[in-house]
Amino acid sequence: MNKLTLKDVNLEGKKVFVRMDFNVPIKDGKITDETRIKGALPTIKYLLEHKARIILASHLGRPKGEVKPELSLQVVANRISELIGKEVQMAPEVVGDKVSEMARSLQNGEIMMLENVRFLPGEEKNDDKLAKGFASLADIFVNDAFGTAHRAHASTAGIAKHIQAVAGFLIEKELKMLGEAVNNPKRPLVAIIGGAKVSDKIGVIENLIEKVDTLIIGGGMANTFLAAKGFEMGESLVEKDKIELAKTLIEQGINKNVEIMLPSDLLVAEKFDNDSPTQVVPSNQVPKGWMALDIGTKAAKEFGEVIQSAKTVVWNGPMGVFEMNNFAKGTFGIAELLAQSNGISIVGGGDSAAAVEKAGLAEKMTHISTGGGASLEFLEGKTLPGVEALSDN
Ligand SMILES: Nc1ncnc2c1ncn2[C@@H]1O[C@H](COP(=O)(O)OP(=O)(O)O)[C@@H](O)[C@H]1O
Ligand SMILES: O=C(OP(=O)(O)O)[C@H](O)COP(=O)(O)O
Repeated sequence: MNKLTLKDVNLEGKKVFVRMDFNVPIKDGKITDETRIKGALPTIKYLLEHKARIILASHLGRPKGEVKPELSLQVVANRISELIGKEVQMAPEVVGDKVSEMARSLQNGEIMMLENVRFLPGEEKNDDKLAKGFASLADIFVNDAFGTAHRAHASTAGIAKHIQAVAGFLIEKELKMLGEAVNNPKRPLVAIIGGAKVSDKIGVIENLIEKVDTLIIGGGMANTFLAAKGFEMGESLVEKDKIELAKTLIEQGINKNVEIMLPSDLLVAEKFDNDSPTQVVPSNQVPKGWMALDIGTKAAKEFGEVIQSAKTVVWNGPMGVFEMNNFAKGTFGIAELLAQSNGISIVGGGDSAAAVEKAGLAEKMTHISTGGGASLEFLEGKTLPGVEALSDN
């Protein structure tokens, strides 16, 4: 990485503003997925060991510039406190006299947490006054919020204009794992792209076609590609206005000698319902009025053979409506294959990461990204503003 990291700066006695992505799911006051918190711990522990004075900052949800008590970071501060065995002092607000005083009073190895930075409208507007306010609290800025690195906000990008800005260990790891997988991969490199819509992933497909040996397309978006081949897709989710684009992408694959694999059979249902009657049919024989909600058994086997012979697999997006048990087989099957494989397995954030967690296979993957939108933008080949803003090495 061509950016400075934590290891390049002297931290002892320094006040360090650390932007994390603590945007975690919370139900009935309890954090239901701690992946992002666990991902932030190496940086926090390193800062503690090096006697820094730590100011943690994050957003939670989308309060749209207003104070929403249910989106307070207090619950996250409590959990971090438990995990590191040390008090995390909760600030009463994002910036202001009280917060400045708390920051000034921090001793070496002490930690405080600002309130949800999105309680202020200036955060998402990347307001320079707010960015300066954040910078005035500290000597050094550490960005470790990979999940928010695709946002140019006051606490992710703006602040970096005013104080020395370095990457934390999570951002460093994410960029290394995702970057090597697509730019310097052990081949064959296979990308599996699924999820609901082609329109969300056009950029990813266009970028990955340049890099992969095989591109597997499954999930709802495969329907549009199958429609582009002239198949009748019944009531399946098809983006009619993207059929021409799907044709072009298939052409691009042929021209670049990249194999684009589509499901040869599908699990179809009469209704969008877990208890609906189902059947497995060849992809060109979806019955009138039925809808494809998962890949079929033959497709799973064909995809599996390619995955097993790959040295690197990058996966983004489920193969079916995995939230319903009866349409989750294709997605969990991919997770199982990746868990068994000796190759490198990189899972983009979002639903594929959730599926791997649900299957209890997270430990078996080489890397699961903590960013959904951020990993997608990275896979599209875009520059992430939260990384771009950091000091060059
Ligand atoms: N065949 C399908 N028909 C309708 N929806 C589907 C189908 N396959 C997958 N999906 C849905 O796609 C959604 C995930 O899509 P997306 O947000 O693009 O993925 P990700 O979050 O991994 O990027 C899931 O909610 C899933 O139910
Ligand atoms: O959870 C996040 O995005 P993700 O669901 O795409 O991984 C990040 O915290 C960014 O949040 P945002 O999409 O409200 O800017």
